[in-house]
Amino acid sequence: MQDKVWIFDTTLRDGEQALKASLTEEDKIQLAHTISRLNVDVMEVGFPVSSPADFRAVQRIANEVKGPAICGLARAMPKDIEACGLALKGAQQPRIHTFIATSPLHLQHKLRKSLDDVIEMAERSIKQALQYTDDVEFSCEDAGRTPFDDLCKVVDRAIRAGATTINIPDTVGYTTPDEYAAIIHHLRNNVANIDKARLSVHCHNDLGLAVANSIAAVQAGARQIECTINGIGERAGNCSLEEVAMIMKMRQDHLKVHTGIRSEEIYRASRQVATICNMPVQPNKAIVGENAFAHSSGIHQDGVLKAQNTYEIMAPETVGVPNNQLNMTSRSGRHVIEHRLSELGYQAADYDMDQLYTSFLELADQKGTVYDYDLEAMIHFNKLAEQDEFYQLQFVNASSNSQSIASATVGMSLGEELSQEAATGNGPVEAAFLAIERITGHAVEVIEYNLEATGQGASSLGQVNIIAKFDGRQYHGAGLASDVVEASVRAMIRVYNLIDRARKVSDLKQQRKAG
Ligand SMILES: CC(=O)SCCNC(=O)CCNC(=O)[C@H](O)C(C)(C)COP(=O)(O)OP(=O)(O)OC[C@H]1O[C@@H](n2cnc3c(N)ncnc32)[C@H](O)[C@@H]1OP(=O)(O)O
Ligand SMILES: CC(C)C(=O)C(=O)O
Ligand SMILES: [Mg+2]
Repeated sequence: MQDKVWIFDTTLRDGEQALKASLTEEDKIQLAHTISRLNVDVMEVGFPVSSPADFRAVQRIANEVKGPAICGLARAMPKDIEACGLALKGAQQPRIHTFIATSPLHLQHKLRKSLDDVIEMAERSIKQALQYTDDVEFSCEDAGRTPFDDLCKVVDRAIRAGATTINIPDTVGYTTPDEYAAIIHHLRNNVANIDKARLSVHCHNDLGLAVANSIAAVQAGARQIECTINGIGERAGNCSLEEVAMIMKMRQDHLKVHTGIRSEEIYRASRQVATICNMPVQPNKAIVGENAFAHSSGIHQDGVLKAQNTYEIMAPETVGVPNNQLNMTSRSGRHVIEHRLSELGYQAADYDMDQLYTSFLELADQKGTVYDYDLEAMIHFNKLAEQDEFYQLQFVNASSNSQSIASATVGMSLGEELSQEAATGNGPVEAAFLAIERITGHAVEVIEYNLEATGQGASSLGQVNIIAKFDGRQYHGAGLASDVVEASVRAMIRVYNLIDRARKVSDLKQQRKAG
């Protein structure tokens, strides 16, 4: 029977310490429900003494969220423990987590206390916490820089005082995996009562080693990992929950441990944390980044099409990502194009691959990603036709100020015909998009809107990139202008022109079928 490693999520406590604006009570409740769906064992949700709002948030989560143990953080101080105990009163399984630093640096400069003073404070706090719950965790802050002998002494006394979990934080992300594993080994071999408590680890990512250190500690016998979704947390962040959970799932053969995490809930949780915390995930982030299951180069795409596990060690659905992505770029090869076209209903006889691939590379070099509608246009117009665009911008006139509703008037030609419409909106861009919608007679769903300044200083141009969805398909439009509303309108008109072209392509397809 393999050992279970407990997952202690601290997104709502250590994770929150990294945010520019603290989470509201409602944000915390929403995230707490999401985190509990991951089936974590413990959820640290705040620091009740720190503010009345955090006290209320911890209290509400303790009352409302069932499943994991609900934990609050407290310094080794009576008022902190009391606030924590009161806030957690409604929890089915309350855990009080109390901590104090043990490294010489923190003792001398921050706490200005001796090791013995700190041990006494820890003992008093653990005993006080036990009046509220029998589940008490104690952390030796900055354990990573604490001498072994001191650490053993503190841990021994904390367990004797009644702590049921002992946490060994690498608070400043200083240790390397072998050093960190050695600390865990040393404690297991030199603290007589160590088996009376669960040994936990809490790693920070200052040198990018939080995940590696946590796994090394598990290999050395630790049985709880403290971590956060997307790895958010103080400074460079904490150990990332999704990474350690998936390492232990995918490499159970090697590590011989398991967790209770429901991995299919990971992606949803990651997206929600990124949105609510306003901390976007980097595209190349393991497990949850936009590119984690995307393949862009021809050799990889060919491999994945032949056998998915050639370049994917786990299926995207395992972590709740709906599907992998095969991006068509100038690094793509013929196999992926053929595959995509067959998904779109084309057979090899419908096109000349050599000719198509030449046009494809030309276009991909120009614009980066080639979309379905580009591929179809290349087939039907042989090469991407620089045909006259049906919709042309004549003018855009927008106004907005802090006191009134934004409005815009847009004038466009539709072939020979001229048309203009006005609309109001939350901002001038939205108003202009609504005016375009009225002119064209159909609405698109904007999935991504990206505005960047191109150039330097005040003479920069605004470049707008839009990804919009119409009739189940995505279209990409780009617009460049000194005025950001005009750049947005140009990008949107490009989208409408691509939709128009896709429609013409579809008519041609129908005619070919009929003929
Ligand atoms: C490694 C970590 O992540 S620890 C958790 C960090 N999280 C936070 O700090 C977020 C919440 N913090 C807060 O809201 C505030 O800092 C509070 C309410 C806790 C304290 O606020 P203040 O009383 O104004 O103190 P301040 O934060 O300026 O200084 C911290 C004090 O706590 C002491 N202290 C620090 N850690 C501990 C501890 N574990 N046990 C006891 N005392 C401690 C410091 O020595 C300092 O004491 P001093 O005033 O005697 O010098
Ligand atoms: C409070 C403790 C566990 C902490 O966050 C740290 O040491 O990093
Ligand atoms: Mg921390």
